[in-house]
Amino acid sequence: MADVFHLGLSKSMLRGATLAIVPGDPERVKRIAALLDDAEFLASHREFTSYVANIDGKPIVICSTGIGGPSTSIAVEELAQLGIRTFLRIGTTGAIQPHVQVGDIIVPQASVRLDGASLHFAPMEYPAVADFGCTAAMVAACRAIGIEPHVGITASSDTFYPGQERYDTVSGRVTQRFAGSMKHWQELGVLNYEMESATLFTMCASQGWRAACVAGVIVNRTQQEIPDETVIKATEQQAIAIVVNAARKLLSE
Ligand SMILES: O=P(O)(O)O[C@H]1O[C@H](CO)[C@@H](O)[C@H]1O
Ligand SMILES: O=c1cc[nH]c(=O)[nH]1
Repeated sequence: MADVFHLGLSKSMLRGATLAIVPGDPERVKRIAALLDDAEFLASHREFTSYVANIDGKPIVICSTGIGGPSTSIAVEELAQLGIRTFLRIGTTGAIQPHVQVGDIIVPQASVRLDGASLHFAPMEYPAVADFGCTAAMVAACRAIGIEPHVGITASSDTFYPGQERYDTVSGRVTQRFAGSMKHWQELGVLNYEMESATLFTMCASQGWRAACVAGVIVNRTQQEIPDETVIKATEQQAIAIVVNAARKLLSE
């Protein structure tokens, strides 16, 4: 029987793991597990697909979060109930600065809290900040394969459309709060949009858990709206290699 409500997992299934890689997309879980040793499929419920595996003989869990803060908060909370204390997100993202290229890698230090779920963990004054050591491991993992990541601030939104200032195609409108918001974030030096890091960083920082994120740029909003499928796959694969190497480094400490 499972020990937690949604993930279909029990503590005995996790080989004593304390570190998890948490992609958004369930399909990505298998691709990450394929790079690890002794990978074993555990469960698939709703948006939550999980594997357990080893890196250099140390156990690691891979579990998808689905899209957005609410489902991310469930995955992270239930993984924490099972003993996980370090969470490494690997995702895709849309850049908003002209100098960030499609195919580039972003490692956020902190996130603008355009979500709602993070408010269920800490008030708005509290920063959605990544763990320094895990973020340094992500940056080192990038440099180890010759990639210089963009390290900075991400805007993390509950919605893909209005929250990232995509205008409704029927009405042509976006609510007042978000009209002109992309330009404002650009002026404030924000690098990109994604949808989970604000919740992940806030809930982990406020509960003494560690979290970091790596994101592959699949679109640049100053140039195009629809990503190329082959670019998505190649960029994801690079970000997967980085998160696996960051996990390896953290597990060896
Ligand atoms: O590729 P993933 O991890 O899902 O991340 C990004 O892609 C989804 C939107 O298309 C959101 O989850 C966003 O954060
Ligand atoms: O533009 C984008 C691309 C990926 N993910 C997002 O959340 N936004």
